[in-house]
Amino acid sequence: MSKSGKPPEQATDRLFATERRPEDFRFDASVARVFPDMIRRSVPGYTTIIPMIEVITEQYVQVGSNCYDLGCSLGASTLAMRHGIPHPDCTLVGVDNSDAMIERCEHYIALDDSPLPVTLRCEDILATELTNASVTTLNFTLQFVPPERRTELLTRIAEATRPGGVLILSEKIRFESERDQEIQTRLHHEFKRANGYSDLEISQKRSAIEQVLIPETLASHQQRLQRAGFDRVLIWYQCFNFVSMLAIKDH
Ligand SMILES: Nc1ncnc2c1ncn2[C@@H]1O[C@H](C[S@+](CC[C@H]([NH3+])C(=O)[O-])CC(=O)[O-])[C@@H](O)[C@H]1O
Ligand SMILES: O=C(O)C(=O)Cc1ccccc1
Repeated sequence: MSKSGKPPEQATDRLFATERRPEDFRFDASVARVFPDMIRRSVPGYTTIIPMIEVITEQYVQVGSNCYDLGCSLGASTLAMRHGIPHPDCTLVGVDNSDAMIERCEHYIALDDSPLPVTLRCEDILATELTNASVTTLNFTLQFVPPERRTELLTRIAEATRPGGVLILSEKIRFESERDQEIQTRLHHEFKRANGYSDLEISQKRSAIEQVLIPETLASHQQRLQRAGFDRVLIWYQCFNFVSMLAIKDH
């Protein structure tokens, strides 16, 4: 334990365990309190993707550049980036528009003893300033941005990215084929069940995120990234309907 005190109290996710009135999912204080447990038990591959963000960051970070974690939540991806940045002259910025997330994120950043300073901004990623970027991460955040604003955001990221820089984009995806969609959704739900979620929790959460988390196909993501100004798009991870891409801006 570091000198900065106790970690924020973390709880098991039981938010959807009892019958609730239907309401859209929001990143409020009750979600922030259970978030590490929720995301680990809900997103297949999350616990693999986080340490790989460190590896990818280390490979693409450039001297004197800015690194951004957009939709940083409690800072899991931010800390992975921090550990992958060997240059003391880089700036690492985490952005999230949920006060509850940013408030807790500050504690996690303080508990981590890596020396690189981290700036946290409680801002909309659609409005936050982006410049001189080498590595930018959108780890399961773009899916919450209204689809009609996604091109504008990715174009701003690509324009802010230096030659040789990258965007790490992780998303829940949907499948063109109805049958594939059905199979992958069932496997995702089985993953949740294996992690202790009940049928009621799975179905209530599913309704709560339906209008808020809008998945798109892999083809749409790849085309949009290229139109936005990235030269190469690689899929470096997939588990069921959860994918992580590496979009590279060539020299
Ligand atoms: N327009 C927006 N502006 C700012 N923040 C936003 C916006 N829309 C959503 N968010 C924020 O994006 C985060 C998405 S969670 C990211 C996990 C993290 N990256 C992790 O690696 O642990 C993914 C998930 O819950 O599936 C939430 O904290 C929102 O408040
Ligand atoms: O829980 C789900 O079904 C998901 O698709 C992932 C998720 C994780 C955390 C918040 C919202 C959605």
